[in-house]
Amino acid sequence: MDPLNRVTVVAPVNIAVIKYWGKRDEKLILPINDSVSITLDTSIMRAKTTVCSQPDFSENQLWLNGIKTSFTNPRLLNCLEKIKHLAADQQSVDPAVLSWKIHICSENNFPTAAGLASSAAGYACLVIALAKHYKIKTDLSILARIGSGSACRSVFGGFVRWHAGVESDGSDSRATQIADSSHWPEMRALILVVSDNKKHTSSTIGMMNAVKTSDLIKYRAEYCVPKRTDKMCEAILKKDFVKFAELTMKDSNQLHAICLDTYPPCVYMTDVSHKVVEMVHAYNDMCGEIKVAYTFDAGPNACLYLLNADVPRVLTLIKHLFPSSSSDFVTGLGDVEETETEFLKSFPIQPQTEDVIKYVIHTKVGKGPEIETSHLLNEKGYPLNVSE
Ligand SMILES: Nc1ncnc2c1ncn2[C@@H]1O[C@H](COP(=O)(O)OP(=O)(O)OP(=O)(O)O)[C@@H](O)[C@H]1O
Ligand SMILES: C[C@@](O)(CCOP(=O)(O)OP(=O)(O)O)CC(=O)O
Repeated sequence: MDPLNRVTVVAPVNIAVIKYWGKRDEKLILPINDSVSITLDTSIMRAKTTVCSQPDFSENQLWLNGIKTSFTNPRLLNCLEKIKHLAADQQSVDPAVLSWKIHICSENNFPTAAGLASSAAGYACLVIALAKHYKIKTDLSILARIGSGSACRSVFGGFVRWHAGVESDGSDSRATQIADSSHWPEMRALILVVSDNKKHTSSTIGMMNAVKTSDLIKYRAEYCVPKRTDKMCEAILKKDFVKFAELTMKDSNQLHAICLDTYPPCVYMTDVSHKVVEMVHAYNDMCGEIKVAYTFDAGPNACLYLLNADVPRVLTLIKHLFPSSSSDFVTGLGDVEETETEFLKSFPIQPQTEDVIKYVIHTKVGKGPEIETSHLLNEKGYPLNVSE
């Protein structure tokens, strides 16, 4: 047993195939529609968080990606307060422990706030570590949701559904697993990073403006998503890739249509993003069947879902259309060369200028959060790697 009772957790990102966009309650983070996502492998993209509390700590402290960060973020404070209340109610730890200050150190091994779901991995990681530290028993997806909506889905591995719920206290707004990570082992994701800069309008602000000003968003939540979500769950359970891919692309397109219907419009996709869309449709047409799906969150980066067997060809196509000067253009599970490149000659899209796609993360479905024994805080409760 660790004398400091340090707890370290790693948690995954998830990329939605039916998107969450719009809240009915800003404080409790309650969505206007259900959403469905795939949890990605933590061996490739993950948040890692260590927490510990001690009687002699003078203040709550947070280090994020090696930098001391103010402990004033209302969502962070909300999560901590909620967890301590539960611990007091459940009498899960000595009451004195609840008065001790806490140290939290977290790092993401991929860009933060760049539309790559860092808040999902980050808050799932944080609440799981805190829940374990204070020994509480509760629905962790509900706690993670209070940090960032999409985080509630990162609490599970595999294929996950976030049920919007109807209760005003959020007690039924929680995630459940549709199928675990072993269900569809051929499923792969290629994340095409067009930009890893901080995005101009956060998801939180973008969706708040959409709820205020878009008429389309009401139609989407009421008529489109309920049908689509059921069909998506069915496609996943049946491993029907064609249906899965079609629903994924249509839902991403609808999200970005709503972003344009927002006043003033919220433009996340760029010319490069649209070129990726064109590439996917042209490739599917060439194959005579849907082989690849794209989906875009609140940023220009594409996430392509496809099956293992199609990865070599699709990577070859991406490298042909989006030439790169980088020697490690494809990261994660790495590059897979296709030997037959004849199809490139008749492909209807011309290669773009060099380096418009910065790099590609090749990854797969993952098992979900895990406890780790290598901590980010030392025996005194301070970060191992930090700059003030
Ligand atoms: N490891 C972490 N621990 C705690 N908080 C984190 C962590 N990573 C990210 N966050 C919080 O999430 C914020 C980023 O969320 P934001 O929604 O802007 O970006 P994103 O999650 O990368 O993009 P998106 O949700 O659109 O995919 C950070 O500013 C920080 O407050
Ligand atoms: C486009 C999305 O990625 C939006 C994610 O929004 P966030 O979960 O980041 O928003 P907050 O709840 O305000 O923190 C779609 C999705 O993941 O479903």
